[in-house]
Amino acid sequence: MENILQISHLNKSYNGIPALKNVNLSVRAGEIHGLVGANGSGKTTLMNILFGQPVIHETGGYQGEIAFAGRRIEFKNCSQAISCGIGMVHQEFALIPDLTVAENIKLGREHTLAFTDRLLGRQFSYIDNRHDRASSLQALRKLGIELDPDIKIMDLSINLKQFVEIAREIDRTDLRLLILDEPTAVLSQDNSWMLLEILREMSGRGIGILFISHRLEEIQAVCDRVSVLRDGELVARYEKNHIHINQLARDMIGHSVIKAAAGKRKIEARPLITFRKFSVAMPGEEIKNLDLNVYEGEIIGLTSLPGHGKLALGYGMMGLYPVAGEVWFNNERIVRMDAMDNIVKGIYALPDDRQGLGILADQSLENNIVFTANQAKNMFSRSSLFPFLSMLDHRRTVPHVEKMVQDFDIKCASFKQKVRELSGGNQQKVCIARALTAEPRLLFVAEPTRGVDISAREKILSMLIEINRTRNMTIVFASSELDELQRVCDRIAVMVQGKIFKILSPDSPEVDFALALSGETGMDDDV
Ligand SMILES: Nc1ncnc2c1ncn2[C@@H]1O[C@H](COP(=O)(O)OP(=O)(O)OP(=O)(O)O)[C@@H](O)[C@H]1O
Repeated sequence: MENILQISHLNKSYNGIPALKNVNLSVRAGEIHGLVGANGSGKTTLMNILFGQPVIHETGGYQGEIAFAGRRIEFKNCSQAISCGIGMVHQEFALIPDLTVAENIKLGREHTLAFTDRLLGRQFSYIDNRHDRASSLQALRKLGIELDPDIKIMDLSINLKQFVEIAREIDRTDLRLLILDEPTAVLSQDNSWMLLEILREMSGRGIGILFISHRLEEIQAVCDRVSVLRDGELVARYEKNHIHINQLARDMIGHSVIKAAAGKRKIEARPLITFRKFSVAMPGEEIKNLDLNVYEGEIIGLTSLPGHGKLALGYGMMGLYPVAGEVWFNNERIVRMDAMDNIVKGIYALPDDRQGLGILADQSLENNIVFTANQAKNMFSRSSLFPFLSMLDHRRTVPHVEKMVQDFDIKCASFKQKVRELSGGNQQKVCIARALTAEPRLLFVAEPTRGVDISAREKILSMLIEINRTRNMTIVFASSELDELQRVCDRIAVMVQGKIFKILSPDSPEVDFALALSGETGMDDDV
């Protein structure tokens, strides 16, 4: 097979700090080439260079040579890459919030009416909305998704946005190279496998695919070759039959990973928070009349198929969508849902959309970690006669931030570095560090390991278990990763159509979870 992409001696630095060091990599036409590496190892930087993302030139460009279909290229913007037949599914979505699903999928490739084409010319012609809606629906259905093409992107949950981003690329007919930066991080297992099937089918048509994922089992299942990046250097490459997950993990991290697991225990049924007929009007992820008791000191898992409500509980507690019904916390009714009021009460909700809601992108790492704890509880301020003049006490923030950076292995140039400049996985870790810093009594956390590497994933899970055990922090852990919930939780609530369908013990057989997720009653007894 000929090489569609050839990268030679690629180097890239940000403010003098190397992110890619002498990288040589090729992708053949019709090949699925995996790219793996720990958080901050340079994967997104490489993709951004290939796709002509402006951030690369804004930060001083790169050195080295890239050839695409035999021609040397140096894209200054994404349109140049697109017009050559390169597509990209971004880790941080590149969708226009104000436009609809169909408008985003067809953007720049709208079908126009033949009649007005002839009359006005293609440039001024009318868009054939019926055609565009139908072909958008078709692309989404390939992914197993039924979604109203007229919904605006801003009203979609993060996993539905991911579907739209992928559908936009698979709808293209001129693709020669498709780059996917962690496309499955927000998808359910079923949807991920569906996507992998589509990638196989696309590669069968001669399209080269460069596929980044932290889910090594996907890499093993679908890739013809895989390259491993470590600290910006390509340290290993394997052919299909020689791809082994443990070896990849060792190449990425430099050591083996120990899986986190909490021991089984009996939790007293003393409710800390009670939901009665609780509803959250979050589009695409609605909760309807949910009844649930969360017991003091437990870790309770929430899982569901996409769109069945597991993510909405945290958003509801932040007051981000209209809620109805009753919530009782510590025997007191919460009358008004407000994120800051709740944090002061001891309830912290960490949503899955951390890009949109979790980080203060232009603030330093230090400010991000201590901000909420300080706002709500004044935990890091210097004492002052005039509270409005009080400033951060760096003698207290620095050791705390140091510990968090160490505990979560956050890769950063300094504590003053803007969070925007951290890699996606490291931004995730900052959000979790911020939540833990506020020392809530009750933590709602959604998809905490999304986008983090295998080593960080285990660190985050261990950290949740540790704070639960040592500080008696009650945790509501919403996730699509059943394996993680089973290792960490005391009980796992399965939601179907916005309600609790069944509460299972973590060691219930897989089949009971599968049945419950699809709304079928199995033989297993509830917890
Ligand atoms: N705009 C930027 N300014 C400064 N440094 C940056 C910028 N973008 C990335 N970096 C740094 O470059 C390094 C590589 O980051 P990159 O996002 O490419 O990693 P990654 O392998 O994609 O990580 P992840 O798996 O977490 O997404 C990191 O140390 C990151 O902090």
